[in-house]
Amino acid sequence: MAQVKICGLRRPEHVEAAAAAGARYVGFVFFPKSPRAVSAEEAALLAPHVPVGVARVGLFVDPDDETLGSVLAQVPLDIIQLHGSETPDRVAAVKALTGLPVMKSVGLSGPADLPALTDYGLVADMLLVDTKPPKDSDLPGGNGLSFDWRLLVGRQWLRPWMLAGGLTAQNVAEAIRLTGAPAVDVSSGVEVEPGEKDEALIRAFVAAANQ
Ligand SMILES: O=C(O)c1ccccc1N[C@@H]1O[C@H](COP(=O)(O)O)[C@@H](O)[C@H]1O
Repeated sequence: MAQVKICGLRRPEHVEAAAAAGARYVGFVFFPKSPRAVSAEEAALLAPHVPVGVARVGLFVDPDDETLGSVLAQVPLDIIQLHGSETPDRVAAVKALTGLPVMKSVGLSGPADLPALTDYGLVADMLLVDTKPPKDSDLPGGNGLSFDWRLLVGRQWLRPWMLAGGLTAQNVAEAIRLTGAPAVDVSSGVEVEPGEKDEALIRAFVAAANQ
C-alpha cells in the first residue's frame, strides 16, 4: 500500500476529499505560472481544512528567501517541495532557512539522470522522482507525462521517495508494482481540466494506489 500525495489543491472541498480518501500529503503550488497556483492568502484559508495526520506540502520552483519567508509567515506548512533547478547547496540552505524537511524533485528521461538522485539524497529529506519536463514547457512539473518506470527497477536511494509524473487511477497500481514506490504523487491525473480537481478522480486514484 503506497502513501498518496494529491498536489495542486485549490478548493477546501478537494482538500477534504483527498484527506477523506486516505491521502497522507496534500500539496499547495506556489508557482504563479501553474494553473494550480495559489497565493499565500488562499493557501492560508485551505490549511485549516487539512486534518491532523495529513502533511501540508508547499511546492516552490526556485524560490528566493523572501518568497519562502513570506509564505511561511502566512501558511502552516509541514514540508517544502523544491521543483526547480535548485542545487544541493540550495536545498541545504532552504532546510536551514525554513527549519522544515525538504523534498527535492529530480526529473528523469533516461539513465544519465539517475546519479542526481544520489547527489540530492545526501541533502534532501525526501526525493520526488518525476518526469523530466519537455524543453518547451512552461512548467517544470505537472505536465501529466510519465517516464519509463523500468529505469527504477531494483534501485535504492538514501532517502524516502515518491514517484510522480503522469500517474492516474488507471496506471498507478502498475507503476507501484514495477518500481516498488513507497509513495506516489499526482496532480493532473485527478483533474477534469488543468487546475480543476475532481473528487471522484481523487477517490479512484487513492483506491488504486492502495490496491
Ligand atoms: O502541478 C503543477 O502545476 C506543478 C508546477 C510546477 C512544478 C511542479 C508541479 N507539479 C508536480 O509535478 C509532478 C507531476 O505532476 P502530474 O501528476 O504529472 O501532473 C507532481 O510531483 C506535482 O507535485
